[in-house]
Amino acid sequence: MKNSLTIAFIGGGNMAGAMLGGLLGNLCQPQDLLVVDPNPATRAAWEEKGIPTAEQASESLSQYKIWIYAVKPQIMQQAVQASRVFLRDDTLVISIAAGLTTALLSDWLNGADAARSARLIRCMPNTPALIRQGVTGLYAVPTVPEADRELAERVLSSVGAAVWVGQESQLDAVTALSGSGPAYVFLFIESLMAGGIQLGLDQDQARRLALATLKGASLLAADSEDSPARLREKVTSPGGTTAAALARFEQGDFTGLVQAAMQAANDRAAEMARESAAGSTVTDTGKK
Ligand SMILES: NC(=O)C1=CN([C@@H]2O[C@H](COP(=O)(O)OP(=O)(O)OC[C@H]3O[C@@H](n4cnc5c(N)ncnc54)[C@H](OP(=O)(O)O)[C@@H]3O)[C@@H](O)[C@H]2O)C=CC1
Ligand SMILES: O=C(O)[C@@H]1CCC=N1
Repeated sequence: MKNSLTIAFIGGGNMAGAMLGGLLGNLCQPQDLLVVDPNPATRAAWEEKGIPTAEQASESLSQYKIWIYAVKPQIMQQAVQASRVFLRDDTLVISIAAGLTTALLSDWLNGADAARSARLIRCMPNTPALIRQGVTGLYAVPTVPEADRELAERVLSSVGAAVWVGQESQLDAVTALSGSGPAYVFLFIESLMAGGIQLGLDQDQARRLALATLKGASLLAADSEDSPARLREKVTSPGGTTAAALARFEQGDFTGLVQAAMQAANDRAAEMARESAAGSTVTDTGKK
């Protein structure tokens, strides 16, 4: 085992890329990291940053204290079963997959060695991790030692905020809020820009105004002692322009629409877990 904090990513796509971007030069140096990914273009991108890569799981994985599984949920069983033979007793395993439960992941990790209990933490990060402005929800199975919980929190805190949840099912809510949330915000930015252009602004003006508004309002809401509702009221002059716009939002049940969208994300996470459980086969290859 190497001495410094070492992390292997199994799956080096979008989310791993965002996390690696935030970790590099911060908590880790390139040589502390490993990316296992069958995609040659993905590996080439990480190699350009000086990060060692591998096409598939191999003995070298056992040198890394933390493994972060960052593959699509549909690929997870295959990725876990191809790598678990290299798992050490003190390896901290983190899954960032939406929906997949620790019960399912433990089954795949342990194979026939059912009595074994991996140090397993599930977390739900988001892509602003790339600029260290992410937020991650974390859940640890009860057997994970305190030192490993602290380690996971240190890693995820290095790319943004970290919020623990006490019940695993709450991770689906985290997914629906902050995991998928950046996409909702980007959609809102796109919508503001389209609205501004329709009203006569050019693309650049609309973009700058939309981004500065989102940033300024978010920072104000985070800094202020006023609630978001009170801050909204302070913008809304009676009989003014904001009141006219908000009435139109209300007519379209904006709040209800957001809640329904989040419910759909939450339900899809649970559904992905059911789909994976239905296709699950536990075939043992043992452990080293
Ligand atoms: N994107 C996001 O905002 C967030 C994603 N997540 C979770 O992160 C996980 C990854 O998502 P995302 O990064 O978007 O997905 P990507 O498809 O961008 O990345 C997954 C990577 O894994 C590679 N891969 C495929 N099979 C294997 C294998 N057997 N072993 C190792 N790597 C493999 C893929 O290669 P190839 O391209 O060739 O298939 C791809 O490069 C998902 O489980 C998702 O739920 C969590 C929070 C936020
Ligand atoms: O869309 C997805 O399934 C993943 C999980 C959260 C963000 N992206």
